[in-house]
Amino acid sequence: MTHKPMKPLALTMGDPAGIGPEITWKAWERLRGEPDLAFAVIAPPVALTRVSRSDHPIQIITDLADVRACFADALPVLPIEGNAARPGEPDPIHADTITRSIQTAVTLCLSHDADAVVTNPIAKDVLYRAGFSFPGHTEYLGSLCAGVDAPYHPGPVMMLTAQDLRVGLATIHISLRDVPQTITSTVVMNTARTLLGALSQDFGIKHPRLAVCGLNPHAGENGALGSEEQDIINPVCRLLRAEGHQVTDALPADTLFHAEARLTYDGVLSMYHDQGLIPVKTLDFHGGVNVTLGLPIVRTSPDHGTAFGIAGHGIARPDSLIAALRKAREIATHRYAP
Ligand SMILES: NC(=O)C1=CN([C@@H]2O[C@H](COP(=O)(O)OP(=O)(O)OC[C@H]3O[C@@H](n4cnc5c(N)ncnc54)[C@H](O)[C@@H]3O)[C@@H](O)[C@H]2O)C=CC1
Ligand SMILES: NCC(=O)COP(=O)(O)O
Repeated sequence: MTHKPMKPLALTMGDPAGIGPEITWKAWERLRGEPDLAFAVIAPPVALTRVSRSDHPIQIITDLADVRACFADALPVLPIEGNAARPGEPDPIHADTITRSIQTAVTLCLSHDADAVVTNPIAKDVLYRAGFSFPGHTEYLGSLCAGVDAPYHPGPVMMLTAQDLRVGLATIHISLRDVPQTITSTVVMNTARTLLGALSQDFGIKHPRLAVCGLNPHAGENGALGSEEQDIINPVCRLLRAEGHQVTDALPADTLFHAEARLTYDGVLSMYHDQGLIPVKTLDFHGGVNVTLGLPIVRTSPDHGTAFGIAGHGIARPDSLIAALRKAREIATHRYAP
């Protein structure tokens, strides 16, 4: 392992018309006394100064090696070209700056100048209108890392985590009507393997216990309410158990997330976006973190979106971004510890 931990975290700008700039400042104010969480924002300085206060300066840096030294006194900004945005007024004109911020953060991680990418929220539809062809960060990061020669690189899997709950998704940003045909043995197997590997490598759980959600109500009720459990999911679970993994068969998702149930596993494999995200965001919306598993870089994000409705009002909470920064450091420490 050539990479040593305790490089700064690379924070992307997100949509500048959303709450990203505001929660970035608030997170910096709360974390400036914690050098291990030192981060630099990759953004046009004007996107930050618009929401800054006079007693809180930014520090323009050109090298991430300078971040730790200034982090206690100023918000470090790695500048890129771009304009300020009006809070609450998203505009596809910012798409190029938004994606360049993400690309730069990934490059810095791949070159080991940063320990992790932490992303501020983007609004997918605003980027789509500018021609962005990826459903979200997760798929875009997968593409930016494609072809990278790394020992750990099974591909992007979305995980949402809050408190003791960690949920990985077999399908992500697709229409609900497309979910059943996308749930193939290969998809379930690959996602389960990535999730088991990440629970062990990135979360420090040596022998993780994985609970698997069914797709249908009551996990199909023995085939009466759908056959995906019997035909696709359970055979994969049996194969994984035969390899020595602790994996359940498909279980009814509606009874899998209450407090007692959560004591019985370390992670959940969920079949589709809302099945997995609703429990996490209900349990702890402001403490939830989105983690991309299976990449050669560490990436986390707040669980929430751009919240255009409250951008510029001064009321956005930085808690989930702070949790994402902490989780990024935690994962990087697990992954890169000698
Ligand atoms: N990681 C990412 O980039 C994510 C991006 N999104 C994008 O965000 C956009 C808006 O999505 P929504 O479904 O409206 O979800 P949202 O999370 O932006 O907002 C949902 C509700 O929570 C509130 N809220 C969100 N974050 C908050 C915070 N930090 N403090 C206080 N209140 C907060 C909002 O005001 C709103 O009432 C969409 O275009 C979506 O694509 C959504 C989730 C994650
Ligand atoms: N609902 C989670 C979400 O949309 C975040 O997606 P991504 O941009 O992290 O891929």
